Amino acid sequence: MRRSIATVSMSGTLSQKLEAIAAARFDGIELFEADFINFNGSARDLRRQAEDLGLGIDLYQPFRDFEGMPDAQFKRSLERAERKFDVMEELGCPLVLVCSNTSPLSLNDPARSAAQLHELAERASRRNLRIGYEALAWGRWVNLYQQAWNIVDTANHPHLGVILDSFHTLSLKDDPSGIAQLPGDRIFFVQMADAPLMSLDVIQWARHHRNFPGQGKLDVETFFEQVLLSGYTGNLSLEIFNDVFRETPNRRTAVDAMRSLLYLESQVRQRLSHSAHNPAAPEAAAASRALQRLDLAMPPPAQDLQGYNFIEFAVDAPGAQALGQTLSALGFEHAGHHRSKAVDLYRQGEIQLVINAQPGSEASQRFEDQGPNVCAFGLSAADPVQAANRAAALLSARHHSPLGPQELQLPAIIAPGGAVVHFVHAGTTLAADFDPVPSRPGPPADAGLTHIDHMALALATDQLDTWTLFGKAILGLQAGESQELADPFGLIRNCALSNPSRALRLVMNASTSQRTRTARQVHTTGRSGGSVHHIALGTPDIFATVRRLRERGVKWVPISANYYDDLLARLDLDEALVRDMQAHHIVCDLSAQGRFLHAYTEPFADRFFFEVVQREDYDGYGAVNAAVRMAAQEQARPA
Ligand SMILES: O=C(O)c1ccc(O)c(O)c1
Ligand SMILES: [Mg+2]
Repeated sequence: MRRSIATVSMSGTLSQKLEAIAAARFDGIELFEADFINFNGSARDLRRQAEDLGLGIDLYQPFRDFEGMPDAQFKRSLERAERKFDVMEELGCPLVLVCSNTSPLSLNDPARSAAQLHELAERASRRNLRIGYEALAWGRWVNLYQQAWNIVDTANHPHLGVILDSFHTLSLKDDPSGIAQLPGDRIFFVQMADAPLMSLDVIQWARHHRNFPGQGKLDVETFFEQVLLSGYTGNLSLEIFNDVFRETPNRRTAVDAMRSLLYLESQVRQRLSHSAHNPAAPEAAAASRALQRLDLAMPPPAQDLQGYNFIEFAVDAPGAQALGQTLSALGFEHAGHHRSKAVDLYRQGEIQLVINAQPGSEASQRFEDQGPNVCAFGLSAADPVQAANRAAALLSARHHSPLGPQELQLPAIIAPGGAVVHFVHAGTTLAADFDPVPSRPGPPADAGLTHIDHMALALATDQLDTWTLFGKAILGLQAGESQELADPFGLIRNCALSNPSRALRLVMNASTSQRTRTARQVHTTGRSGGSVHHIALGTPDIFATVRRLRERGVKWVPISANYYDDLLARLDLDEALVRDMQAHHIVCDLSAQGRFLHAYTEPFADRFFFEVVQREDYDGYGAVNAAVRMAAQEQARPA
C-alpha cells in the first residue's frame, strides 16, 4: 500500500515537513490547505519539490461545507471548485477530500447532497480528478461512514467515492464492521488516527489530541482489518491533529509515524492470516485475497520479554566511587571489575547493576551530557537476535559497541532518548567480562533484594507518545491507564507499560509543569528528553530488607505521620502493621486481590533513586502514594 501522512501532523515549514516525511520513506502526503496557502512558492514549485523527494501529493482538501446546500450557495461553491481544480492539476494531486457539511445552512436532504456531489464529481472527471467524501464526526447531518456511503452510492459517479477516517468512526463508538461490506474500489482513501480516551467535545478531541496508531486507546486494528477485508488497496495514511506534534522535532515524528504504520500493518496482517487459515471464518476468503494483494509489513514477531537482566549507569570516576558505595549500602556485592575497562559489576539476588566510568566511551559521553544516568539496560528474551531484528524492522537504530577481547556481543538497539537496549538470554550473567573482586570480610551484604520490579522514566512531554509506541511495537508492552499525580510544584502525567506476563514493567512520567522534580530532571538531560528516574527493586520481605539497609546506613524518604493515620481511616489494615510500616517509612496500596508495600531511598546525586517493593498479587505501582513521596522528597531537600 502507499503510505502517506498529512502535513498537518508535523512541525516545521512545509519544505521541512516534506524532507522529514521523505527521510522516513513515505510515498506521499496529504497536503493540508493552510500549509499550501502559506507556502512561499507556486503549486508547480511544490510539485517539483515533492517529486524531487520521491513524494506524491496524494490528497488535497481545499473546500468545506460543500454538499447539501441551498442552490444559491451550491452554485457559488461549484464555481470556486473549478479554481481549486486548477491548483490540483498544477500540484499533480488526483484526489480531493470533501468532508461532510458542518454549516447551519446545510439541509438534511441526502438526495440533494448526492446530486450536488454528483455534479462536483462530473466536473472533476473532466480533468481526471476524483472526489472523496468523508463523514466528519461532527457533521451537521452526516457523521457516520454508512451515511456517507449511502450518499455516494446514490450519486453513483465513478469519480466519487468515500474517504474513511478511523477517528470519526471510533470516536463516536460507531461499529466499523460494516466497512468490510463496502466495495473496496469505492473507498478512495483511508486515514488512520488513534487517540487517548477523553470525555471532551469531539471537535476539540479531534483537532488537538489525535495520535498515531498504537499510541492511543482506539481499536484501530479492527478498523483497519475491516478496511482491508473490503478489498481496499489505496493509501494507508495518517492525519494527526496533535498540539504536541506541532512542536515535536519533525524527524522524530516522521519516524514514529512510519513505525506506527509498519506496526499496524503487521498486527493486522497477523489477524488476516489467522482468518485466512480458518476456513470456518466467514471472512476467510476476503482475508486471503487481501494478503495476496497487499505487501503488508512483516517484522519478526514480538516476544514476551522476561524482564530486566541488567541496568548500566554512566558516571565519572568520583561518581563510580559514590554510586559503588550506595549500591554496597543497598546490599549489593561488588562482583567484578571489568577486564579492560573502568566498569564494575554489582550483584544481589538476580539483579545485575553495572557502573561504567570508562573515559572516552559512549557512557562517558552520556555522562558529560547529563550527569549520572542510566545509559543502558539489558532485557531477557527467548531469542535476543530476533528481538533486535524486530526492533530494526520497526525502525530502531541498531547499536554496535566496540568489543574488548572475549567480551559478550549482545544484540542491541537505541531507545528513544539514546539509552542502549541490549537483548540477552534469560539468566545471562555478565560475570564473564569481569575479573572477580575479592569479597570483603564480615557478614554478607545481601539485604534480600531479588529482582528488578520496574524502571520509571522521567520524560519530556513530547516523548510520551514516542515511548508508548516504542514500548508497544518494539518491546511488546501494553499501556495501562494514564493518571495524574500531584507533585508540590505541578502535575505529573503517568502511564505504565507492561507485558502480558508482567515480567517487564516500565513506567513513564512526564511533567506538565516546569517546576517539578521530574521536570528538573528532564531539563538536565537536554535533547535526549528524559532518562531513568527511579529503579524499583523487589524483595519478598520489605520489613526485613528495610531494617537491614537502615543498619547499613541507607536513608529513607521520611513519610508524614498523617499519612499513616489516613491509611488507618481509609483501609482495612491492622493498626500494629500500620505503625510498623510507619517505623520503616513503608507506604502501602491495596487492590481487590493484593497488596503493594514500598519505600523510597533518597536520590543519588539528585538524579535517580531506588525504591524497594514487595508485590503481592498486585498489578499496579502504588500511584496513590506518589504524591506523598513527592511531597516528602521536597520537604527532605536541604533548604
Ligand atoms: O477537523 C477537521 O476539520 C477535519 C478535516 C478533514 C478531515 O479529514 C478530518 O478528519 C477532520
Ligand atoms: Mg479525516
